[in-house]
Amino acid sequence: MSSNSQWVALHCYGAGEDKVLLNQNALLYGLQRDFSGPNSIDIDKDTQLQLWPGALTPAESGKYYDDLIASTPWRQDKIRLFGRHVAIPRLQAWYGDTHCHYSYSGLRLAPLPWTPQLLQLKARVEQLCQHRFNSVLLNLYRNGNDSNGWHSDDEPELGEQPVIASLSLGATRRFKLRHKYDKTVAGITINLNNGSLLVMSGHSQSHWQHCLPKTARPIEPRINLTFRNILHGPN
Ligand SMILES: O=C(O)CCC(=O)C(=O)O
Ligand SMILES: [Fe+2]
Repeated sequence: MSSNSQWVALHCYGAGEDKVLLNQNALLYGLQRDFSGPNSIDIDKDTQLQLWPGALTPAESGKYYDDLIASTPWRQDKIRLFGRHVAIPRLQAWYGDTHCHYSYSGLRLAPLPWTPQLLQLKARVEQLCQHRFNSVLLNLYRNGNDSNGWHSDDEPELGEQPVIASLSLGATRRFKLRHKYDKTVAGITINLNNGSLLVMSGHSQSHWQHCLPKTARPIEPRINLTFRNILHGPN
């Protein structure tokens, strides 16, 4: 829908070189050169993004990446799209407390039991963003051809104004956001690097969509973990 020139980059370079460019609709506050703290932005009234570019150290990220690649029962599920069943362009796995069933696009995921590694990552994420989660969706993007199309995480079981914490391991990928209703609001692009944590809250799911586009660049795999809080299952 929008041309690339409409996208405004939110880049984080190495320590001391951080550069954040935002559209005129976004307010920037609390930008910190210390990458252990978050960069917080309001992308519209009552919608917040917080980004910790170094939530995990490179050594920690590498260890969790290797463990998760090898030990996760990755699956390529099929979803219903325009009346057809199509395989998702990535692999995924769903973990959580026993009652945490999650349904989207005609798919119903039963939770796998928490592993020690995932509980460690959950504790780290909860400590940083001061929010509790009971489930996590793991996505594995095997190469630049794997992607995640435009969507909002607005399923009823997540409740209104869910807080979603997205931890990235492996190759840097571009994450885009666009406003659902107001086409004059410029989109946002964030480079999600190894070990970064992005927290979306407020109206981020009710007023905005996000996606992870394909890239033609030859790139390594990336694992993304979105920690969520399921309020009630469908049954
Ligand atoms: O891979 C990402 O960064 C986004 C994942 C996502 O949006 C989702 O699983 O709902
Ligand atoms: Fe999402």
